[in-house]
Amino acid sequence: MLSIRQIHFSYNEQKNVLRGVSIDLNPGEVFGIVGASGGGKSTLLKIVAGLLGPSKGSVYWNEERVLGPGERLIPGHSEIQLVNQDFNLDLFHTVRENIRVKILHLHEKDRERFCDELLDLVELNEVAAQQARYLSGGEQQRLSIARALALESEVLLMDEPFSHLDAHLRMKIGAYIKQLVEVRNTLCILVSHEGDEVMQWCRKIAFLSKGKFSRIDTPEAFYFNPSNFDEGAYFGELNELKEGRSKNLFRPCEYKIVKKDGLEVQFTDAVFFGAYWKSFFKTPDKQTIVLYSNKPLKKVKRIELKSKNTKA
Ligand SMILES: Nc1ncnc2c1ncn2[C@@H]1O[C@H](COP(=O)(O)OP(=O)(O)OP(=O)(O)O)[C@@H](O)[C@H]1O
Repeated sequence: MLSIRQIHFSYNEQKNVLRGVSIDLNPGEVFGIVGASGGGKSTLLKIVAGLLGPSKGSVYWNEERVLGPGERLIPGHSEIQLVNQDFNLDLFHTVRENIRVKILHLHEKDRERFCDELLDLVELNEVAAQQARYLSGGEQQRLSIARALALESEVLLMDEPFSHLDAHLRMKIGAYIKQLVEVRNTLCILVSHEGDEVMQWCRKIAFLSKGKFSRIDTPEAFYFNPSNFDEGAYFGELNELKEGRSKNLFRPCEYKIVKKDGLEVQFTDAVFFGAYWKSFFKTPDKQTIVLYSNKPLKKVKRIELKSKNTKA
């Protein structure tokens, strides 16, 4: 179990970045962490990896404390690996050597086989003999993911691991990691700005706000029952309809077209997004709402909201 206990941290005296972050995570899943930019997500992963020492609190992997930079020559825990934007590649070594050096725990024959599997996964076979310094940004990111996977550590911390990758590679590598974590019963923590990416791969997600986890919940609960607009908007488009002193939060799919009663709406525009259309409407008091459908909703005059997510 990964046990993060009451972590406090500040880079300087003006601001406490983390103010008591705690959670226990069991292996066998990909766990997501989301939250506002600058909220401390990367800082927390660096503390879990041992690259930063917390001002208060501790991190344990299977009851063994993770040692920080002031406590150990090579800080961290041998079973915890971090993939972040500092790709940490051996720039003057080839792509294949960069991966192979991380698979020293396997026999020679298995080493080459595993190296080929990872090159296939991140689609770097064609540049395997090239020095890492000549790779593009996206290729370097793929190589850093392959290196982290090569180590076969029990805990994989991934900070925006797919930021430079196209949709096909995000899907392929994400699916590989999810399966790996389940089959090997390891743990992956995924930090991402992309709410849909986190929902896709994680069974549980924590929302980091004001230096603490304000909510730990399932993707479905975050999506359909957000605590507030900011939290909900993180996971996808969200309508906020003000009615008197309360606000109704509903997703663009949470509606029914009706002939009478319901909410009066006036169609203003529609935009094609491939799998669906977005139709824009104004309410009588000039609030804008957006609805998704498989064709433009030009003739719609009234809708009934299916969401009951009203906030005071
Ligand atoms: N080395 C540093 N020295 C001083 N302040 C820092 C340092 N690194 C980060 N910070 C500050 O700490 C806060 C948290 O940064 P962090 O990178 O952990 O946030 P984040 O949630 O990962 O943000 P983002 O989602 O934008 O990547 C920010 O206000 C940032 O400016």
